[in-house]
Amino acid sequence: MGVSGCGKSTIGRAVAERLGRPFLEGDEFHPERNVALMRAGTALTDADRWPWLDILGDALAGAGGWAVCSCSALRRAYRDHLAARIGRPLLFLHAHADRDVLLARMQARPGHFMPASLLDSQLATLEMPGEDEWCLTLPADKPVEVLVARAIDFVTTAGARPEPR
Ligand SMILES: Nc1ncnc2c1ncn2[C@@H]1O[C@H](COP(=O)(O)OP(=O)(O)O)[C@@H](O)[C@H]1O
Ligand SMILES: O=C(O)[C@H](O)[C@@H](O)[C@H](O)[C@H](O)COP(=O)(O)O
Repeated sequence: MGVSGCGKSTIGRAVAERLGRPFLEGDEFHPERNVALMRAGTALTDADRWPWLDILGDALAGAGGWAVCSCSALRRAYRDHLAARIGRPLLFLHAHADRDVLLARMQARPGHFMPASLLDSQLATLEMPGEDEWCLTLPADKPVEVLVARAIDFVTTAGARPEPR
């Protein structure tokens, strides 16, 4: 999870590959209308995101066993909605970095539908995972290899979800 450009697709794909699990790219499940809105520089609303989260949740539920997914999941309600739809607890990896790092990455990513002008709305919508969420926050400005290693360590040693504090 995380805002656009944080590296969730890069990290998620590598984690899935190393652990031999399916990888679902959340962007690919957006209804066409959502992609058109973002391409035009319009931030998505809750109403735009619920159907997407339902489609993505159903795909994850049908993935067979557990799977890795890249999904912005910016608000707590989105994360809870996704878990409820899937009917299983979700373990989150949150890639996060300063705005200037994220902006540079978005600007250096030619051909992607998401314009850098939407970064501020992404950051304004982001609700940091709470202590009661099952989540590892990754410093997204570190090298990909470092982040993937930390993520794999967390995923493979996580065991059962701890009781909320
Ligand atoms: N840790 C990192 N260090 C340097 N560049 C990165 C890192 N993670 C991702 N990138 C690059 O930043 C851009 C955005 O990454 P991406 O995985 O597409 O992010 P997201 O899926 O969150 O939008 C890509 O060009 C990717 O290669
Ligand atoms: O909830 C949202 O507003 C979107 O899911 C958004 O966060 C996502 O970032 C875009 O789909 C762009 O795709 P990238 O995350 O790959 O930039």
